[in-house]
Amino acid sequence: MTQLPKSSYLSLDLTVSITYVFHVEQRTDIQSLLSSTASSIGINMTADQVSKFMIYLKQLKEWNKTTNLTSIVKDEEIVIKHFIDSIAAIKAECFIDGSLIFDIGSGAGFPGIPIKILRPDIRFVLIEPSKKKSSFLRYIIGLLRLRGVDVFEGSLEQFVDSFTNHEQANYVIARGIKFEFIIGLSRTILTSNGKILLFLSTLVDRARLPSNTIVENEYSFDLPAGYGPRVLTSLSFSS
Ligand SMILES: C[S@@+](CC[C@H](N)C(=O)[O-])C[C@H]1O[C@@H](n2cnc3c(N)ncnc32)[C@H](O)[C@@H]1O
Repeated sequence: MTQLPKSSYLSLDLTVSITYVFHVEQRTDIQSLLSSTASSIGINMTADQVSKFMIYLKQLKEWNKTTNLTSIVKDEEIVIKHFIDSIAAIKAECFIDGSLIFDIGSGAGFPGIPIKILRPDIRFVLIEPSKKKSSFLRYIIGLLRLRGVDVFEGSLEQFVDSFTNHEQANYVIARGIKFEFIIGLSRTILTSNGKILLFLSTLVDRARLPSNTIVENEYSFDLPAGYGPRVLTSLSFSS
């Protein structure tokens, strides 16, 4: 075997060290963006939770190369627009321990999976008609070892039609889907005091709400780094 001169060993060592340091610093940057932004809205994450979010981010980007899961692909945007936006629900709503939540049109798992990472006691059904997105949801649930999360591969209409004998939910949550559609179909799948939590960018137009709905709470905040205003609106039914 050809012996490298001593100076080459040194430069190889340096290259390896620089690559290693760069890699570690990159990971640390995005991890600290997540944990510091979460703590700025009053949510403190454990190291295990941060590491689950990092696995989720990596898989989201990996699957997105071949499957159209999300148009948001940059690390910072995934952290702020998907993760932080989703977990803000924990500040907006005091979810009852052991609640059952239906996440309608969950897509790549938002907001259901980030909430589940922080609140393992909450049970979820993620409702998603796209076969590819549902496959991703099942994969990531398995990889993160999340217990008590089911995927319903179908539309909300199909879920409502097949609802007999299913436990009613304490909450229906939805982001990125027309709220009139969600409200119209949610009554029968919610408990009598169940709530709908909507992720909106403006205050809800009350004129567009059915007369049997009550606005329980509106939690307004600005996503960090200029990513825009959010209003988490919870509704209940009066009858
Ligand atoms: C704009 S995406 C939002 C995805 C995710 N909630 C988010 O915030 O990133 C809307 C999602 O709703 C799903 N969807 C469309 N029609 C639906 C229906 N009738 N019932 C349930 N989900 C539906 C789509 O497949 C898509 O994944």
